[in-house]
Amino acid sequence: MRTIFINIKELLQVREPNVTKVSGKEMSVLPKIDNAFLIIKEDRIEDFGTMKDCPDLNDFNVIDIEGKVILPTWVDSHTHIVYAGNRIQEFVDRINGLSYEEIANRGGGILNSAKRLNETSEEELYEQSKKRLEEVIKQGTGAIEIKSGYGLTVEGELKMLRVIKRLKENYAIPIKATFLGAHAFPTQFKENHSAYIDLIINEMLPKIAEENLADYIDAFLETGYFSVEETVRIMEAGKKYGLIAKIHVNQFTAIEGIKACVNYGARSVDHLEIVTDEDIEVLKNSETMPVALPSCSYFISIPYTPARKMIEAGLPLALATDYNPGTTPSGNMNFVVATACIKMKMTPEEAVNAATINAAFAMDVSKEVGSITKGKKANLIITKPIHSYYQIPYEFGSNLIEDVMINGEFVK
Ligand SMILES: N=CN[C@@H](CCC(=O)O)C(=O)O
Ligand SMILES: [Zn+2]
Repeated sequence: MRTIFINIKELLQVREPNVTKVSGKEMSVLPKIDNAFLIIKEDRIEDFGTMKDCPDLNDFNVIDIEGKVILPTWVDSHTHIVYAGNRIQEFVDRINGLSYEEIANRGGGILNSAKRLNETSEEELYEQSKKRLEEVIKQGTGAIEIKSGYGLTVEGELKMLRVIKRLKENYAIPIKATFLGAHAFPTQFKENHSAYIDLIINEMLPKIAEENLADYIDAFLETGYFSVEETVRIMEAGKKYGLIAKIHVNQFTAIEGIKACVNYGARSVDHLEIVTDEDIEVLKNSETMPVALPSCSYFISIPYTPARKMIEAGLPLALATDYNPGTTPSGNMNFVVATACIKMKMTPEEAVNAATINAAFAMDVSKEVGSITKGKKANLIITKPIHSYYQIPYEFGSNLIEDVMINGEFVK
């Protein structure tokens, strides 16, 4: 039997199927229907409209949600939720004055997580990771990208990607896997970068391709991590296996990395805390989605992505969590949306567009999710009774979600 939601206070992000992203001024428009109905048939959105056009209710399982808002689930296009243990001590070290860079230089940071991961069994890693996935689904995430990058050995990277594969098989939301072998140089390759890149290209990539474990390829393009030239080698190698690039870039420094990513047809460039006018010009003429990660800026006290400047230049922008043990131990997209409004001065319309339709573009799931569109998956957030959706970023510390629906079924 079909389900119909009636008396929906606001039905948000109502789009035609041809809209796959919004840029510049378009981002300030969030199409919505007030006092709406929404029909779900099996796992899909069948129809919607205003209550005055509501069909006869006899044929439906009717859910009256007066006073509540429905929006598409969040799309989190950048996470590292498969990791082992935590980095709580580094959090305290930062409070006591050490910087992210100083901690990394002392063998902490990514290498610390890599050590833990390589000591952890695949089964245990799966158990830890699935808890995080279940938590973020309850917080309204209905599609997610997950990266490797805490293995940094052939076995460690494969272990992470196999865990992501199991998550894909066992959970109903769209999941994309990204191979991030180029996340940091292991200690033994510190003085011999090309040998580690050879390992990635000649050992890791062929095995990953053989088991079909990745959808994308990533690298941490940053001063002290992977140079532009090294990242180009990685992107080129990935391309041979059909892996499109999604690159960590401009987190701490701008070294013309964005230009290289755009030249290689990257699907997205992520972080962008430091952005130059030249970077904006390069992005303007591209199909590469810029992705901001405001929870990371919040947690490690670095600048926020200059969203206003980018949107006013006509660019699109997506938002994601960056959920990881070092810079962002949170996968809460509601907090990301609120922080984008509060700290990056994005309007609620822009922030919701960035966390749904544009985020879906950043991980190639626009056909399935990211808007309320006939034929798309019934992946929905149903709020508690609220004044308007503006309350979501306004009450940034409250949980305003009453229910999450994935493929037409309520998440328990
Ligand atoms: N910046 C690179 N990678 C992760 C953090 C890695 C870590 O510190 O574990 C990020 O996106 O913030
Ligand atoms: Zn990241």
